[in-house]
Amino acid sequence: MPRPLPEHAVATLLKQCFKHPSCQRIQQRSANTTLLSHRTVNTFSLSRQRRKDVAKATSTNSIGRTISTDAKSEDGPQKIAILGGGISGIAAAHYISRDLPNAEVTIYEGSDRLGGWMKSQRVDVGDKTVLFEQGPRSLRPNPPAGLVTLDIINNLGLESNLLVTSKDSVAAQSRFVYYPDHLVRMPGPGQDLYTMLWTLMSEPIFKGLFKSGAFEISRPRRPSSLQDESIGSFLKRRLGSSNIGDNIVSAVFHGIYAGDIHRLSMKSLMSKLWEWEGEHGNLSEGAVAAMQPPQAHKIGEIATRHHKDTRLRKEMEQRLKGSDLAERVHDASVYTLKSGLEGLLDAMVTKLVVNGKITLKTKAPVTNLELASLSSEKPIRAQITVFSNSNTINYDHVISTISAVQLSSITSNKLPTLKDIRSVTVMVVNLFFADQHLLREPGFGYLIPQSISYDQNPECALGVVFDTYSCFGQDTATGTKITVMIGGHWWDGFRDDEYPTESEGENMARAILKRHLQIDAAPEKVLVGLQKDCIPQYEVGHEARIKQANADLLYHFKGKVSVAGSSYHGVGVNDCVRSAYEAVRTLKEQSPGP
Ligand SMILES: C=Cc1c2[nH]c(c1C)Cc1[nH]c(c(CCC(=O)O)c1C)Cc1[nH]c(c(C)c1CCC(=O)O)Cc1[nH]c(c(C)c1C=C)C2
Repeated sequence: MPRPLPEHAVATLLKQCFKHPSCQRIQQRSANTTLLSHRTVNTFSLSRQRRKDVAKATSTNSIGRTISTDAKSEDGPQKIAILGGGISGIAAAHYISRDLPNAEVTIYEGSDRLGGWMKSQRVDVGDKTVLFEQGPRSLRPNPPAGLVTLDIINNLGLESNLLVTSKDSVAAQSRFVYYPDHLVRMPGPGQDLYTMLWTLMSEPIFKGLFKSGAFEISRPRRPSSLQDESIGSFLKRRLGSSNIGDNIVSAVFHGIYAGDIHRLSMKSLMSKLWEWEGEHGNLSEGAVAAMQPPQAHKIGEIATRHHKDTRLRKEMEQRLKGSDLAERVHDASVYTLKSGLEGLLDAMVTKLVVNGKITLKTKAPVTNLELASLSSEKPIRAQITVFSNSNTINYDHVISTISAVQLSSITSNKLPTLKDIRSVTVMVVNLFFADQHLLREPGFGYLIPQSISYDQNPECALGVVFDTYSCFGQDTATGTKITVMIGGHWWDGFRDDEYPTESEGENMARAILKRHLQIDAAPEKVLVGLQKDCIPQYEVGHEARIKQANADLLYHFKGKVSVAGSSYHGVGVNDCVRSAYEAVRTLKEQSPGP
């Protein structure tokens, strides 16, 4: 076996963090019925108000008398309830309408709007407009999960609405981390070797990198009793110092989870590196082995995961055959839609409504979920009773896309491990400035690591996105568009009255831009939103919690409740869509044929 270069482990780690963020996604997927999924159809875009109107018009009365509906009769249509009207719930409905066309679907959404965390808002700037994203803002086309979203886009005919940011773009090639008091461009594609080496040797952020890498191979393997640990602890143990974790890796995890690497799970979020150590004793040899052809001896969960990814990829490649989409996003680093990511959801809802196969209930939080009692007359089929707004209705199957904590709270302590999958809150501040030349260094934006000193970041900012460079084509106004993200794990334990108000949020964002980027101009437009509990945290022990919850779901709900969404196997939009697709696929496989 070729001997790995001493710094190989660290280089691989950095590559994983910066070049392949998808590797940080949870890939562990257990094989039973509690996993979700879905997909489907067609075009146009509904405005937020229009979507509310459509939802209202097609809702059944969600307040009022108690209805007790019979379970699916032996020959009747399958009745399915979806809890949650965000991307996962709507994607699940989309796939059901395509793959289980005879099913009757009801979506229960607790708030007065569909869309969940997807919030794209167009604002006027004089007689022009800019688009602000308050939630997820772009998608990666990476297989396998990225292909599921592309499949939906293909089915909806949205291809002409795509805006692609290529891998050669300045946004894809220039990513910065703020440390200790200035922007540092991360080494990567588009830079010459000399510049890269100079950055690595001269910037304090990389202090200890070579030494850590050199000795990684000789550090002891973790004890076999260690089932999981935090990312921070793993990196310190393997690299002999917390510098790389606190200065670089924590910044990357701010950009995805807005979370604390000293609480997030290594096993769940950097599963490859966790497995490398488990199998080879160190990361250096693990990285070399990973370059060899796949090992046939892989067993258990790793093999299952690999099999699931391969199956999904094949299915999606088959579906996308003949479409130009794959070609279109071939060189994409990320992509979005002209109308913002919420446009994807609008198009799915429109299609579902036009097809008339769905009942949408907004302002209809589900307050209880239980296995229906089997009457002696109809003892055959297990059903689930859904309680919402004083109604109780029985369904043949329920797909829950609400958060794990919410699901736990409506199931009478039957799924106790789910209540520990807490989420963090992020304040998103979108700013638009008339001056086009405010940003001195073009690029994606910058992330702020956990190690940054308080005097450089008293506002608890996590990162700043240079929207002007990261996405072209959504605005008609010209100027500079920037988004500042604040809070996340720094606000753990805050009560509702402790979060900043909108005007405080604006002032905090402007203070950050002034201190870090010397931008003192007054913005033309500002949009501030507090995204309460928006990103679930996969903390140490996450995988064990999910396993237990799967077992509890099977035991208490007899396989009639599946779950999808960001609480379980990945917080990204692609992960949510994948989870919806897989939930529906499982349901279809269990359903009697036509
Ligand atoms: C509300 C803020 C959010 C933060 N993270 C997410 C949201 C919705 C979720 C998220 N962000 C990213 C991923 C990875 C997706 C993937 O590509 O696989 C997820 C699940 C990456 C990301 N983070 C930011 C951007 C613009 C992107 C995507 C584009 C890219 O990687 O090029 C910016 C950003 N998001 C958050 C912060 C604090 C932040 C700071 C710059 C929190």
